[in-house]
Amino acid sequence: MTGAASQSKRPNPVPMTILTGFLGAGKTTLLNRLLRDPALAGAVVLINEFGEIGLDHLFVEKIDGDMVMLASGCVCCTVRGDLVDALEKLLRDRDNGRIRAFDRVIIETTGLADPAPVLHTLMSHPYFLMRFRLDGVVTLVDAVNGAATLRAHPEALKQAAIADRLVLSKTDMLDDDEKRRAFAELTHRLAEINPTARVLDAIKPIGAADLLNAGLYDPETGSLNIRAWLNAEALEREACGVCGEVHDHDHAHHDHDHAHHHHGGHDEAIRSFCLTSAEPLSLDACGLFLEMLRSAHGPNLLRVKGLIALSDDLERPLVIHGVQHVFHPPVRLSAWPDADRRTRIVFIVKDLQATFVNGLYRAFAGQPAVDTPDAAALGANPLAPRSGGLLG
Ligand SMILES: Nc1nc2c(ncn2[C@@H]2O[C@H](COP(=O)(O)OP(=O)(O)OP(=O)(O)O)[C@@H](O)[C@H]2O)c(=O)[nH]1
Repeated sequence: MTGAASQSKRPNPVPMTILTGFLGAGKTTLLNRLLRDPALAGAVVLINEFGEIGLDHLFVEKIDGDMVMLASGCVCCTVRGDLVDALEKLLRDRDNGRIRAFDRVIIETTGLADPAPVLHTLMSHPYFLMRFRLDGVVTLVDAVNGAATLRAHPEALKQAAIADRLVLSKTDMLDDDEKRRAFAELTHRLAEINPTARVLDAIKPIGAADLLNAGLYDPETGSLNIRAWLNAEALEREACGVCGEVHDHDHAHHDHDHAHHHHGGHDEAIRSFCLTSAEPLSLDACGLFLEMLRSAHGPNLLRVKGLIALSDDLERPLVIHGVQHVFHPPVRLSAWPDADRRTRIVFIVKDLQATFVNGLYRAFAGQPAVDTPDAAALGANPLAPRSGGLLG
């Protein structure tokens, strides 16, 4: 068979949703609700334990020890050990006809897990990149305990920071002033950490359609849904005119030393901002910019999503998507998604200043700010990463 013929037989990448949230946040409760939704009849759900999710009333058929078919048609599968092994087995079973073709995968992570390694697996595994496409991250947050959990547990902060959808559970339990205060603190904090995520209330009717298709690809139109995916507008509305950093209204009076002191003893280090620039980058400069960010500040880049204008062909921007040091292979678009031709990159970061990232971009765009190195100086640094990295 020729390469082209074998390529044409390759199934379309299957969308994949990550369902995360801290211990007891309500992941299983939400999943149990979703599994009845006919929109998920063709889905496979990867969970930790069958017992946890109380499948008895939905169960119809055991496929093998780790896999059951539910009344809705959805397949439920427990992950023992390694996620990579479980996904490889899933693809083998599908390709060999042991299970029917599925049109979506949902992975429920354990409550204590940092979800970033799951995303890394999907973004960097060469075979999974062909067979799956990351649709989105849905994070459950407990309305009553969420504020305290975010304060005490860095994993919970990360789960909220990388979400495309934030689902607030237990909003029916806000029955006294103390709980309502905690909830107000939580919603304020979530808006600081991740203003681009869509926030939903779990006690309202939530269906698969509200949570799925949060990614780049729009299955309705078959096109890339960049604006909704990026949701840069949520940040641009709030961006500070002086430093480009995002502040909520309480902090509009900040000084410009970028020491943003929040009240209430929060972990202030997580913040989000949108880098916006009318200046394109050359391919080399773009490779260096991303590689420098990734290699020097990878652990601090909780999530980076963006569209970069490239000077070699101004009509064809580059889509980037990274979680910490791992970036999905960048995708060159055939055209801009709208009339806005500016580079727009949404950053959710820990301990990293917007001024630093903006300055780095300006240096590579040939517009170094006063007292900052230009691209030649940055590139001449023998410790700097070589160009080409992320862009091959
Ligand atoms: N009142 C109320 N209770 C809820 C809601 N969502 C979940 N719960 C309850 O909270 C508890 C924990 O919910 P789970 O769905 O098991 O949470 P989980 O995130 O899967 O928990 P782990 O698997 O332990 O991490 C259960 O007793 C649920 O019934 C909600 O919206 N309102």
